[in-house]
Amino acid sequence: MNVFKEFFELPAEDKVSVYSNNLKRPCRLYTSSSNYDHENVHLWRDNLRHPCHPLEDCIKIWPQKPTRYREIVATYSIEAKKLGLRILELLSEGLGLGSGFFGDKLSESSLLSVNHYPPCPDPSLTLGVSRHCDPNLLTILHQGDEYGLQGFKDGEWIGVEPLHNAFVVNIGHQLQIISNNKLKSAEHRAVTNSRVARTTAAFFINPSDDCVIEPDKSLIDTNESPAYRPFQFKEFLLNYSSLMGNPEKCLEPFELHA
Ligand SMILES: O=C(O)CCC(=O)C(=O)O
Ligand SMILES: [Fe+2]
Repeated sequence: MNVFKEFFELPAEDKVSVYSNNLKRPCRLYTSSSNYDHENVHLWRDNLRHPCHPLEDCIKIWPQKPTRYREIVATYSIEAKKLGLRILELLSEGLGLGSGFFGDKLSESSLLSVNHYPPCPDPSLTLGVSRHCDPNLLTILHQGDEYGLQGFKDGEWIGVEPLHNAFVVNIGHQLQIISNNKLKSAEHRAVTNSRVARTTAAFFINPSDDCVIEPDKSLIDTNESPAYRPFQFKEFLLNYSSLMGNPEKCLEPFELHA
């Protein structure tokens, strides 16, 4: 995590080359959300994000400072991907799907999203990240040593205790869809605090843009019908960003009602 903290501590002139509000720039640093003009609550955070696959191509667009950034983050992204694939393999075994089910296109792409929440003078007026479920297949989140992540359960926001060197694993919307709602993606958000800066790193395992997502036939019980229509992952992402991840609405266009 240190290299991420070091990145955000760099003077502005060292970060300006990656700063951009252009959503099409694959590697970018920005403040608040991608939707600053339309968001209801401005977010108290900076976010650095970039793709990690294929590594040889992506690494060339990653930040060049701190000087160790590329080397450390390359190793981190390889290990996070390995861990994610191992968890997906166990989930596929648990669901009764064949070995390698989540390999290839379903988990081809990956994105690293690093959040930096500076101390906030009045945390009651803002959020770190608004309520959402992750749009991807699986997230490997390192939340550092500070509280801030909350999950929504039984009508309440519950703090997720930061455990030193532990990851939080989030089921994304795509895993919920493929499993025909057998696995549920967890709604979460991040709050800020007035004491210390908090830096977190979310490694998103994503399907490739053109990958077709649909409930797997073997997971639709005989008394059930598919809960979602087939779609390409890029269609989901477009809709997700236009709805700013609203967890009530972002599945709607893909739902089938029996
Ligand atoms: O910073 C956190 O604890 C959560 C971040 C998050 O949910 C995300 O980046 O999707
Ligand atoms: Fe998230």
